[in-house]
Amino acid sequence: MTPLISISQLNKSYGASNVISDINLSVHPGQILGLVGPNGAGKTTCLQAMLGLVDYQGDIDILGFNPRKQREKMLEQVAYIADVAVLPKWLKVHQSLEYLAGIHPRFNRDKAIELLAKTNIKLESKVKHLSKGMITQLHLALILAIDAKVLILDEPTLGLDILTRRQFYTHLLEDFYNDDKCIIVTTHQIEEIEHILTHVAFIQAGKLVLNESTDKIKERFQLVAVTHENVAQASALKPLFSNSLMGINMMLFDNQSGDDLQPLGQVSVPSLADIFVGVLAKEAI
Ligand SMILES: Nc1ncnc2c1ncn2[C@@H]1O[C@H](COP(=O)(O)OP(=O)(O)OP(=O)(O)O)[C@@H](O)[C@H]1O
Repeated sequence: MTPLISISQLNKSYGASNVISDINLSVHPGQILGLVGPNGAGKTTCLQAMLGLVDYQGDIDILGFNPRKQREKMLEQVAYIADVAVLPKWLKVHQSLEYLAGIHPRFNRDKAIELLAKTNIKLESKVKHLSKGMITQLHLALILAIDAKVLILDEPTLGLDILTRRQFYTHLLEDFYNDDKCIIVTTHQIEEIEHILTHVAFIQAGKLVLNESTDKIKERFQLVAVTHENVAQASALKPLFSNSLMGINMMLFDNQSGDDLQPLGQVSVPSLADIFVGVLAKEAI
């Protein structure tokens, strides 16, 4: 299957500092990829390079387009939500729909109205009278109403309350996603999106330190509540991290056989947040 996004040997520096180093990444139709990393890891820079907003070294191919050289054509099929929503304050909501309908060939005005009907936003309201969260919701409705093959979301739910954040991801699956499309999403609230991700890429200091399907990740990593008498034996198996809480030692293992782990304590599937902490701690050594 041809990937929708293909990135090879991506490098980006600002002055003397290299903020992206040798990133290789492919995203296929049907994939929802979470790009996860600590502050300053290079997530936004990576997305900006993919959108042709900054120059870079290496190759990026999105739907057969070069983001720097064919940006306009590419953006007909790529929708993007930046972490800062910028809509003019004087604009009325219905005017924003008309504006987008005028400039974007794949914008579906009826779909945007349908999405807005699920919020408290009135078509007659001015942007300056909407709350911060409502502005973000409006922005999301506009973007989700674009029939794009590739959707790039940079911290899309920043500033939204927990209910609205959950609604957003539900709408994303119900109203946007299908097997022909792909989504890349960055967020710090990994626990809120892990159930929708098909793939995860961890980025640290500009490098990809893990790039796997969520199915593989669940096979690969195991969390063990190690009983007191087995701590020394478990530590010898070199866990990615070990955390002692109320007398229970939680240890995270990568690629360790179940036969070795079962006798040490109760084995469970770790959350992506646990794996993130473990992988980053290992890389930092
Ligand atoms: N225009 C710029 N000029 C110089 N350095 C920059 C510029 N933009 C980003 N950087 C640097 O590049 C690095 C990566 O920044 P980036 O915004 O991509 O990180 P991020 O992973 O998105 O972080 P966060 O989660 O905090 O949003 C940081 O060290 C940042 O200071």
